[in-house]
Amino acid sequence: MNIFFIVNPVAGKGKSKDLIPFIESACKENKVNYKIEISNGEGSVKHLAKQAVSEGYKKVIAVGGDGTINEVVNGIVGYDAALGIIPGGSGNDFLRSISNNSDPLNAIQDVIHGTISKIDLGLCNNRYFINVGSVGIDAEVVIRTETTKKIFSGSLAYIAAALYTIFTYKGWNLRIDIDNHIIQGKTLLTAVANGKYYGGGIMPAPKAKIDDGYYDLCHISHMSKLKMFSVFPKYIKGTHSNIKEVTFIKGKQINITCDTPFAINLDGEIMIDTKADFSIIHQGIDVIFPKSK
Ligand SMILES: Nc1ncnc2c1ncn2[C@@H]1O[C@H](COP(=O)(O)OP(=O)(O)OP(=O)(O)O)[C@@H](O)[C@H]1O
Repeated sequence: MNIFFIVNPVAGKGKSKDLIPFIESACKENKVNYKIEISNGEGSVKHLAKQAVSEGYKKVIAVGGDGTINEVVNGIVGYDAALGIIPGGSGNDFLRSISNNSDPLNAIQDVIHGTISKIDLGLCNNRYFINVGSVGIDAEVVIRTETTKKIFSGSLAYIAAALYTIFTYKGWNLRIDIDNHIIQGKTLLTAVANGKYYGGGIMPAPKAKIDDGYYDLCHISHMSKLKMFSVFPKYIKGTHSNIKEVTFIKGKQINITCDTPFAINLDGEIMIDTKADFSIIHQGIDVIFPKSK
């Protein structure tokens, strides 16, 4: 099998690049035909993924974090190619939904020897995503994380960004239509989850499954800043279900609107719009799982 690796040199503050010699030696040992390309800016990963499928590669590997994965997904969707993941990012959250092992050296073996299964694919407006979409305070945290990731690594970058955003967050008046069930009002956040984890291990929707054909939506209505501080640790651990402002609901078609443009987070990438129209494509993408799955 031919494998195309796309390395994001800025993911995880540069740690993806260090994996290249290990990828090369594993491919040589296993007699795999491979190509390694390094992305050179935003959008470059998607471009390289399109190049991979047009050259006939059936496995396209994101060597980076969730932003790198998102671009690979948007490059290979609709083609007969499977997504593989070698974690080299800061959070590497999507990988947590498909593997118990976050060691990149194990992941190299997994993308060579693993098994391919279909999982659900998210679509919001005109962008595909694979893990979690969200609006509200956490989309603003993602924007802030761009700065904190330069100072802290891993979960610390997200926690620092979250604490800062809690102090400054004003709330958005949203109308959320989940398969014709309407939620309306001032919103702290709404997470639309395919995968279970985001933001460096946070569990917005602990029951989310990547292959059940549904999104798990977690909506939290606005609350006092004091209460936000008490809810935040529960939200991280996924133990927020009995808080009165929290609603969980499963859905396939979710339309979120607001009078003013708001930030939409898709796998850690931000878009700004006055609407977020989510639909789910059941078994929409092939993913390489560790062989033990
Ligand atoms: N050469 C490059 N220079 C600058 N940005 C790049 C380059 N190649 C890719 N990118 C962008 O880097 C961004 C961050 O990548 P990614 O999310 O994979 O890393 P991370 O933020 O460290 O990890 P995580 O999302 O798991 O926390 C993506 O938005 C991608 O478009």
